[in-house]
Amino acid sequence: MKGLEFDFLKVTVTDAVDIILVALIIYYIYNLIKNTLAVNLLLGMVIILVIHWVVDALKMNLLSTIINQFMSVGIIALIVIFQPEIRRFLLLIGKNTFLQQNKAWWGYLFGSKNIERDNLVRIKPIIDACKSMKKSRTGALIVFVKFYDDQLFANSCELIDSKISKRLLESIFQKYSPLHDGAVVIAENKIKSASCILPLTDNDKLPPQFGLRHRAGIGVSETTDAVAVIVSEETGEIAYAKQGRVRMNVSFGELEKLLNKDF
Ligand SMILES: Nc1ncnc2c1ncn2[C@@H]1O[C@H](COP(=O)(O)OP(=O)(O)OP(=O)(O)O)[C@@H](O)[C@H]1O
Repeated sequence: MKGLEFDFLKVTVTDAVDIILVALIIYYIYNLIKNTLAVNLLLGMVIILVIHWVVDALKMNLLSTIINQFMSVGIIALIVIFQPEIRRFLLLIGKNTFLQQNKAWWGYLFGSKNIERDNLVRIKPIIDACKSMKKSRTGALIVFVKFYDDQLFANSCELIDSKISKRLLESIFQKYSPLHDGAVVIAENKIKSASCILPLTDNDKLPPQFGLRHRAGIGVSETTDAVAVIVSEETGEIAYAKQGRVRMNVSFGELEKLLNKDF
């Protein structure tokens, strides 16, 4: 095929299509892993790759050999490290034989309008439930994950798979509800499960008033890409955990912004 021809470079139409496809793949991968721990891992890999090129160009043989050895097992390491993302990606493809079945695809393909509208619909009932639980001093732990991993939550959770609703959240966390102990997991626009037992953080620098609910919220955000909203039964204060760090006394305005960004 004919294309552009410069003195030093010849770009065919196939090359242009090739570049556009690669750009699209990079964009979708970025969308899939943004706001997850995988971004940091990917950055680490890119840095090693750049160092490898520099070391090679400078002919630093010893360092180059070491990095080469490291990179020869790189593909296996990549599969191991990104196993959850690869799994989710394949699950996502498998679940959506027809594109219409999952509107998230349209969001990925045609921008964020649908996503923004969905965000309003799903965030408002959560904020309203938190307001009411803060008022009534009802303890709550709500975990948000991008993709629901059956394996991770299989052991302890009670499957719910329901539309997100304020009254449902309030009922779950109400003191006498059989499901009030543990966390609610929200994913893919639904309340997926309740009464989930999460991994506890062993961070010893947390404020002394943080008990098991807070530790579970922080714990799950350390080991997965989940974020957690914690309503304290004692004080009614709202805390927000992400990547192992916790923000205390979060206002409802802040909460809305944080959830809009992360969820
Ligand atoms: N591993 C866990 N995973 C999920 N939830 C848990 C876990 N362990 C405890 N919880 C929840 O935390 C509740 C106990 O909270 P605890 O009083 O220790 O928390 P806290 O962080 O001090 O918060 P609060 O301010 O609400 O008292 C339990 O009733 C249970 O619902």
